[in-house]
Amino acid sequence: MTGAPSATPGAGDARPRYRTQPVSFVRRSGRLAPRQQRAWDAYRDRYVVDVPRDVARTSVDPDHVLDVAATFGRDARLVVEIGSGQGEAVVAAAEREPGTDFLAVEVYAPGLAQTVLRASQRDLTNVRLVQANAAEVLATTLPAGSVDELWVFFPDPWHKSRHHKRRLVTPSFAALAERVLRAPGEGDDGRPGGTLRLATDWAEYAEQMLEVLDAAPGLRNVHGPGNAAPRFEGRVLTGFERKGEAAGRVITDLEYVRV
Ligand SMILES: C[S@@+](CC[C@H](N)C(=O)[O-])C[C@H]1O[C@@H](n2cnc3c(N)ncnc32)[C@H](O)[C@@H]1O
Repeated sequence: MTGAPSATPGAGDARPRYRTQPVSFVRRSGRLAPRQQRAWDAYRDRYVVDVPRDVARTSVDPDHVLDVAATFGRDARLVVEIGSGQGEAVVAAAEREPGTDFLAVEVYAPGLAQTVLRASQRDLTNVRLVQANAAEVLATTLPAGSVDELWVFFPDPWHKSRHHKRRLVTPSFAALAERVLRAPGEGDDGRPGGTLRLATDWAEYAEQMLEVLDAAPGLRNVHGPGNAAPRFEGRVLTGFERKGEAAGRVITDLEYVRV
């Protein structure tokens, strides 16, 4: 893996521009395998949401707000997965729950193409993908309160301490999660707020997640402060998790609700 966040033209602009902050990913080769390329060419228009860009290929124009109902052609529960990788979790969940809409946010082109391939093989109608930096999508693209569940499974741990600033789950991420998750209903509509689910195979990152998210005023740890959640049964075993287990790492799940 090589590369670094690009310099940000227009950094003096008053609009939020996340390229002024370290990003949680690096640019990797975007080469698609032949079957990924074929799926991408055939089904890109069906599954990939075109978002207007800002300064970089993975940035989004902060003035653009996604019309979620128009994107899926209906009003339904919305689950957003950040860093969906090869799409194993999001596609399995979408197949299992046809009444829910799933938006996968990922920067890595071969992962997106693999997700398109999986979704098209199952002829799914309730999955869409956005190729963008998730922090920006949470900050401006998704309408506030539009998300029923937000998933972050195995975000890059950035295990060297000099790279910790690149980690996705920080206090500013917590504020973005609070922004997009549905607030609890009031009065007769006393529905609980939206849910944030995370998983990691990096014990020290799990501690950081607990510390940061337990302190977030708009989130409540469903299992009590400092406590992990049982394994989320809606999360299929991905290749990434399998590798973590094979290396002897313990998997930690976390679950928060918007309050
Ligand atoms: C370690 S992988 C895990 C993938 C998948 N969730 C799984 O469990 O197999 C982390 C993924 O997050 C993506 N990612 C990292 N930072 C991101 C960001 N800011 N926006 C969107 N995707 C991001 C990476 O490209 C990578 O595919």
